[in-house]
Amino acid sequence: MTIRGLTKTFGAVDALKDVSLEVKPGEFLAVLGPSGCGKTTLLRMIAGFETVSFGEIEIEGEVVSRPGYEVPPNRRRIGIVFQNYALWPHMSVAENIGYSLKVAKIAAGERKRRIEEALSVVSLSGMGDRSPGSLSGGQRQRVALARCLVAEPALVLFDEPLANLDVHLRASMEDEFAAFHKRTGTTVVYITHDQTEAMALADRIAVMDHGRIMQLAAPQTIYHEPANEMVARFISHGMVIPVTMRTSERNGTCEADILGQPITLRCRTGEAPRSGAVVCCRAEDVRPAKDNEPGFDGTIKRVVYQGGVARIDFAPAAAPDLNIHFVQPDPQPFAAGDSARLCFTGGWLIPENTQTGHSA
Ligand SMILES: Nc1ncnc2c1ncn2[C@@H]1O[C@H](COP(=O)(O)OP(=O)(O)OP(=O)(O)O)[C@@H](O)[C@H]1O
Repeated sequence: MTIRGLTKTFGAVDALKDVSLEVKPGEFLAVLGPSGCGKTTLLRMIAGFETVSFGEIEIEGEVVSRPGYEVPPNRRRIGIVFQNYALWPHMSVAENIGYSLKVAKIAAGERKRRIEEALSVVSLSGMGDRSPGSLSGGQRQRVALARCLVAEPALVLFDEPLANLDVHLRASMEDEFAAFHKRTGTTVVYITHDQTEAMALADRIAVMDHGRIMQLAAPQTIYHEPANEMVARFISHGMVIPVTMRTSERNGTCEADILGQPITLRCRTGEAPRSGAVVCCRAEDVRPAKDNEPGFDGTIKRVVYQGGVARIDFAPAAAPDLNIHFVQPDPQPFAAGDSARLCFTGGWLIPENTQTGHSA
């Protein structure tokens, strides 16, 4: 699927602004972003429930949406898996799965064959005669996947399918979805506001904010090399800290000062000293400084025990408004109010003025 320059305007609101992306055949793409960023609008436009204001959507080489031209949803070869699976309780599992084929007037023999095949793909062979009510939550989700697969979609859209599930069922369904994707090789666009889900499942993640794609890259790249401050902060509560750059980039790193501490930072090719530079540091880039090691002083603000480790919030003396956080394994040496000396061990220099950061 290819999306080019997609914009959606509702009155004065631009729900989507100039969104372009390509999903490769068989790829699992997660679209991740905070509430109101435009995820649902994007999904509804791909599915054909919403007209486009500008731009176009192409599925398997065919333009399905452009201003003034919309292929109807039922002719887009798209399967959608919602949060609420909405299986029909009065129909058997097989009837639920085969419903769309019946509507499409596919002959009974062919229908049966495709239902069997779909049941087998989701590991429910032999359960076609059961009623949905007799299945576990996980099995019902698999029926919903089979129902979507049986129509042989070019693309499956997942719309926050795990929202509101408890943490254990969520983890097991993540495994189900990963296995489903591996077995079928289906192209997937998975909408979520949950970054752990996106990280666990996706080949690539599109991070959205205010209707735009902020970064489209592999989960590791999104985490280690955020394209801008929004992605840095949104993913795993990255710390964004001002730095003074001392050297230009060489072999992917540059020298800088952070809170008075000299440090080697990872950075993009061609970076040169500039004013207003900021770095993204992760909790694992911070630790207590050893004696005589360069670092910075400050005060422990909070110790939140998490079982085996604690998350520690720290205010540097030189910049008390900056919240530095790190993780300390047991036994806990710190309590709120203690003075401490910390150091950074690394970080990623956030590229200058990058609105978006597309990479393969
Ligand atoms: N039918 C509509 N009419 C007017 N504004 C809309 C309409 N649909 C969406 N919007 C606006 O477009 C923006 C994007 O909404 P959208 O529902 O796509 O966000 P989202 O990322 O899916 O949010 P959430 O995670 O909360 O569902 C929001 O500002 C929303 O208020």
